[in-house]
Amino acid sequence: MTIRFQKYQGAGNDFILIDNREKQVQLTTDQIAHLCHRRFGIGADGLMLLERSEKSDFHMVYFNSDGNESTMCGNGGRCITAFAQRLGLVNEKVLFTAIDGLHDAMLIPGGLISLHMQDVAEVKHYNTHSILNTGSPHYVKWVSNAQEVDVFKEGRAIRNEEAFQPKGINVNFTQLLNDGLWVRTYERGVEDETYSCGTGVTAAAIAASGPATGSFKTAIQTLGGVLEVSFVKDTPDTAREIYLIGPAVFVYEGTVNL
Ligand SMILES: N[C@@H](CCC[C@H](N)C(=O)O)C(=O)O
Repeated sequence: MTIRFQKYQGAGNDFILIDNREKQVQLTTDQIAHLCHRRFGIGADGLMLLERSEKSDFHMVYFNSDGNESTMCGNGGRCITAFAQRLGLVNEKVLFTAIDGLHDAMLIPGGLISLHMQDVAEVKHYNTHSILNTGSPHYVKWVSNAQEVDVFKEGRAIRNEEAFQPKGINVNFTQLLNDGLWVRTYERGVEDETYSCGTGVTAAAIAASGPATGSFKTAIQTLGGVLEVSFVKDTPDTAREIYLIGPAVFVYEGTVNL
């Protein structure tokens, strides 16, 4: 089977994109893991299928690089928006469905894409960390120097803690800066540090606002570049009007044989 794909990256979080509107591509877990493998395949943190939707412009199906379908991917949501625009399916304003519901996205000046995320219903705060779901589950661990953390070792240990099984959790090592945050993420399903995680930086920004209410806009430094998250809090532990803003860059296109 020959598959046409395009490769995108959003702040260094990279994805294989496949147009599956005709439902001609049916991939097994092993095949997806193979395509995402950085030595034997194309190489990516995840793979997305763009499928038809009755309610919106398209439906996003997201798989982690281990080949398993997973929950929402924020950087992926921006990249599939750019993919749909490049395919000529949509203009600047886009409406799509994903596993967590409806999302609208927009191309904004400077070539960035703004993605509307689902509301956050609850933030749990602990002494050393916070836990919340921004479409995917996130553990936000407060650190004094993000650049010194052994993200693979410490992230993997938290991700595998008994309390988070069987689904696991993504772990964001978050340093408060004077003008924003530094975040490094260990992603479940990739089972490694990625260059950035959209739902992860969203979780970090909301958790970092603490008990304050009001409107917030946070710049987040990651290994793959800068992302911005804006949101509104009516109560200390909920958030709405959440937007993830950042790049979604076409890398190359090609075909691969399976
Ligand atoms: N990189 C993504 C998150 C992808 C999903 C995550 N690995 C999970 O399984 O929860 C993002 O940008 O949000």
